[in-house]
Amino acid sequence: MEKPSRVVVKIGSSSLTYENGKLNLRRMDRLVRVLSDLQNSGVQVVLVSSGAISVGFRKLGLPEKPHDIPGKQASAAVGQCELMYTYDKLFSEYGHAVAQVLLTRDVVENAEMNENAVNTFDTLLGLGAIPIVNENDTVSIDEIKIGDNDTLSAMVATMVRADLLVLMSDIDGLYDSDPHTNPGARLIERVERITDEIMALGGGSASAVGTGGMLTKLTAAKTVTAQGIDMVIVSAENPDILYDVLDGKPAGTRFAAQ
Ligand SMILES: Nc1ncnc2c1ncn2[C@@H]1O[C@H](COP(=O)(O)OP(=O)(O)O)[C@@H](O)[C@H]1O
Ligand SMILES: N[C@@H](CCC(=O)OP(=O)(O)O)C(=O)O
Repeated sequence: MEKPSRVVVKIGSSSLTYENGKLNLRRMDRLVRVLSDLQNSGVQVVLVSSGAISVGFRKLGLPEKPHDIPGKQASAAVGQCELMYTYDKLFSEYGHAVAQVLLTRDVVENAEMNENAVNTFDTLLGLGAIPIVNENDTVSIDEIKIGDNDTLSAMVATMVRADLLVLMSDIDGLYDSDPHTNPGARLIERVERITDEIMALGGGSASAVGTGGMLTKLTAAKTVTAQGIDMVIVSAENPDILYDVLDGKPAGTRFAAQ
């Protein structure tokens, strides 16, 4: 297997923050160090980062993640600042420039906006910057809402013509049933084709801060593998696992490009 040269890495809210919504700085620092190192080795990296709502509701002093859309949007607007501030600080320590890219569904659906976004990504990557992507939650109402960052990362991987999409989660891959409800569940290491049986394994999220659960990850896998892009789900617990993923070594669940 050839080493991927352009990679999209997505990290979920539950992996970036503690249950109380505050940032897991040790995790973030390790992730940033590995991504910086991969970039140094010549791999172009795009990071799709969730966490804005979780960080924001906490900072606003709300007791829990809001359930209403305006509450989520306000939390995201506050949290996105802290997220980017922290990423900028950490990536700067390793000598890398980061760029904030906020997208909505209509960007992919509108040819002109899509081309503008693709050109921006290509230019940033060509200049050695690391684009950090999230949904533009302030303007994301139902019709233009992507809703979860698994779907957003599949969109981004397609836009930047990535070789590989890596979803880093609170779970180390796809199991034959949800391990949080079935302790006997077994890890599936490789999926050659995303059949209806595979799709049926996708349950919801068990965490207080995650959205989408496994189903949105499987839908993302369906989208990108159809575009010839491999996808891997791994645990975010130890970001060093990204080295194995890029070397094509067994790690988490790999969905083979079609
Ligand atoms: N078949 C399955 N295999 C693994 N995890 C599953 C499965 N079905 C449902 N899940 C749930 O999906 C969760 C991961 O999704 P989510 O909480 O949205 O994480 P993230 O914030 O990383 O996107 C797991 O923790 C697990 O509870
Ligand atoms: N735009 C939202 C993304 C929410 C989301 O998809 O979260 P997750 O399921 O943890 O990847 C945020 O930053 O909070």
